[in-house]
Amino acid sequence: MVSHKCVEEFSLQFPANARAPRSARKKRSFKKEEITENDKTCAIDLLATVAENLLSETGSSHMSIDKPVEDHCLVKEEFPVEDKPLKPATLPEFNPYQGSSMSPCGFSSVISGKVEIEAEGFSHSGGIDSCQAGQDLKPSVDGGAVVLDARPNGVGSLGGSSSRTKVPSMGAGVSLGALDDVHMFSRDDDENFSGYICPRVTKKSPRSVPRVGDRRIRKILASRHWKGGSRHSEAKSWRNYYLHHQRSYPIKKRKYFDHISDSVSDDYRLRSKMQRGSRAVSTMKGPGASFVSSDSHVRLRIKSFRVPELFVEIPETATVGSLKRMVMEAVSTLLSDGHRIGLMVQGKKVRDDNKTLHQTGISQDNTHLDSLDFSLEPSSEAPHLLSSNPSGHVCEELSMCRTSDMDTLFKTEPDLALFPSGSFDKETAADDSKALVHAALTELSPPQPPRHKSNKQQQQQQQTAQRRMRRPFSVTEVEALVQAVEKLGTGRWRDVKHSAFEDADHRTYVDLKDKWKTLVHTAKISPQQRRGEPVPQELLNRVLNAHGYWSQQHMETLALPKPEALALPPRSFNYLSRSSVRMENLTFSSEAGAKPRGALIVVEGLDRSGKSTQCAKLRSFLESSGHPTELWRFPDRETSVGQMISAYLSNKSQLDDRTIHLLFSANRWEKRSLMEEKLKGGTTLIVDRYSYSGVAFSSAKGLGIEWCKAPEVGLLAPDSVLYLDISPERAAERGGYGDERYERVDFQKKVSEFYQTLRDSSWKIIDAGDSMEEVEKKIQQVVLDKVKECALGKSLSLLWSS
Ligand SMILES: Nc1ncnc2c1ncn2[C@@H]1O[C@H](COP(=O)(O)OP(=O)(O)O)[C@@H](O)[C@H]1O
Ligand SMILES: Cc1cn([C@H]2C[C@H](O)[C@@H](COP(=O)(O)OP(=O)(O)O)O2)c(=O)[nH]c1=O
Repeated sequence: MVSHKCVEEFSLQFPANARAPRSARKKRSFKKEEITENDKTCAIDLLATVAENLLSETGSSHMSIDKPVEDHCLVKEEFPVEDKPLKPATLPEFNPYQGSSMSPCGFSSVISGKVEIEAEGFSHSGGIDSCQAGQDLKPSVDGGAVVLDARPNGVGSLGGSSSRTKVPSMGAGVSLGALDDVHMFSRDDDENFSGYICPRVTKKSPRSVPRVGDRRIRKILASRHWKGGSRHSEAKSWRNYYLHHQRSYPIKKRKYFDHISDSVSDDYRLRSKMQRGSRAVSTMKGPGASFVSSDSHVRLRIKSFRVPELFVEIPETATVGSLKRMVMEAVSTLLSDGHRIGLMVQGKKVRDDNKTLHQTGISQDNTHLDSLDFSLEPSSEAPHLLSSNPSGHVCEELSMCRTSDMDTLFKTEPDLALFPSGSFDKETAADDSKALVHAALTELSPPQPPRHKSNKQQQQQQQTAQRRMRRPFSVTEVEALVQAVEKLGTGRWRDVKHSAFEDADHRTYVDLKDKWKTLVHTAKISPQQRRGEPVPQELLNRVLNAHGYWSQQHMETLALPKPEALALPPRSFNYLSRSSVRMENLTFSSEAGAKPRGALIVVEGLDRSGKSTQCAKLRSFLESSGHPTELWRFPDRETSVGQMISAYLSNKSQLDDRTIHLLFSANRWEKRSLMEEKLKGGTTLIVDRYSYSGVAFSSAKGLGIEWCKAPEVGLLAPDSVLYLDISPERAAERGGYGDERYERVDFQKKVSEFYQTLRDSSWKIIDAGDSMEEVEKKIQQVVLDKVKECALGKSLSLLWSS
């Protein structure tokens, strides 16, 4: 192994043009894939050995090499020395940030104090001294080791891992002029370059990109480095510096020399000053330019930056080109608004900028440096807002969204209503390093030249961002919105705004329109699918009603052909873009053009209240109006279960109260799937008695109401319950009373009480004491509205499911 002693003293000068041709370097047989840890170590040894060779050949009196001979042999066997001159490489012309507000200088040039940072990937000049450092490096070296990694594009393509530089003697001092063969080690790390360059760097040389995974090597080097630095002269320090970086990071030497060449002369002249016990690393202009410390070095390699997440929404009909432009616009806007750097160590955000790296856990002893993360964060507290529609054609807007996925740069969500909506606030946004993008477009303008936003524009944009910052609608606001829409309809959003949200400056009429659309969607999906602030089901029902009603009105306004007397949409008419049948745990959806579903109408009441009479009349009415309708009744006495029930009711058999209750329930369950099928097929079902009878009658016998309801849970919930309200006494006056088991006034009274308990908003109470015609008329109106609503997409839900 090469010890630090072998490279203790060294001083050198390089000519500006001493470069190996890239082609020559690439011909080296030593490939990156073949590099193992041992190889890397060998490479270090190699460099040291080469340096030793050089020094030996020059006979420099400054050298005092303690390198054992055996290392020479090893190096020479594996990497035979060639004698090929190094030439400056040419810079590729590609600059991904040309024309944008982003600096072409990458973070690869960041060096702060003694912390050397190499970065690849996302780069931006805003607030980053590093770029400046990379471009304006001043070797204000107080102590010795200087590391600079300005990254010229293409430098990463160092196919050869070993190259040899012929360095002529230039100037006074200990010259490398006689050191003919500088055997340089470099590692091909092309995949780690992403083109963030400082264009002013025009000279190329082999370089290697240190990996965090190379810490072991670096530590060895660092420790040797410091040891050497503490004992030797200025000349020694430079020799140390040179070999240190030649061994592991030849590009750093080259960059540094490049700079000197530009700023001083064609000579690569290094000057350093030795400080006992410490070395300075300075690559930055400004206050920190001459940072001197005796701390350990930490070398961090920033492979990429994470940028805040952006959301964009774009119509399916937009072109891919439009999408790309929109994304470009989003990125440019975000970056041009300024941002800062966020740091995460092992997944934990480091907020305190005053902590030392060591306190933060960033030290050369830390074996978890791989878990460092740098991110770009919005510099302002307010979340970023972007309108990606330069044409101003705003047809639809989105609410701002956030996600918890840090790794995704752009993400699309097909359904805005499914976004979490309730938990967002500015602080959270900043903390999570998210950018909030309010994308508003359905039409995209054609490609436009890059726009440089003025301060005023940016200010306006930020104001808009603040205005658009998501503020979830409260239940009160939703109620006000529903009420206004019920009254004014779904086409008069300015009126809705003025009537119900006059004082709410942050709610534009477009916001109201969007919220309404979200509410309609939410009302149609199952509760499990709903996200964000919960909206009471009652309000959602009203949303659906109003939506159905105003949709129908709108259709009539358009003078569309009315299918039948009831003006229901014809089967072939794609008015319904999507009708869904909502179940408790699943949503059945039928696409445009599917049959409108039928309504489930239940008629309840005491015995002899007139249910059978009215059900028959209603069926005739609906059928004569063009609605497929069937009349069902429970108990269905035709099934085997129904026959057992019938026998029980007519006192021909005796059954336990719970048993007969469950038989009634089973009688309904055996018809459930057929019921669903009929409804989905568009048939309206009028059902004479249903689960409410089952619970009311069994409860009247003394069974617990919840126990009685339990077996009914999961049956289809009626769209409407018509309760024919009559007193038991009056019902008893009607003919035929007294033939069956429950036809007793006292018992019917109890049943009546439990019916009261079961009532909910879906019930319509009809005075059954009125004449048959009056009752019939009232029922018709209620049922008509309900049948329309179901035809327009009202969801089908489950009974007694929360
Ligand atoms: N509104 C009404 N006014 C007077 N009699 C009625 C009325 N509705 C029904 N009836 C009569 O009451 C009796 C019971 O009616 P029905 O429809 O069989 O009741 P249910 O099915 O509720 O037991 C029938 O003789 C019917 O003609
Ligand atoms: C549907 C159902 C009805 N019943 C009772 C109510 C009735 O008294 C009886 C059968 O009702 P039904 O044949 O409809 O009689 P009516 O026409 O007089 O209303 O069964 C239950 O006890 N549980 C049930 O689940």
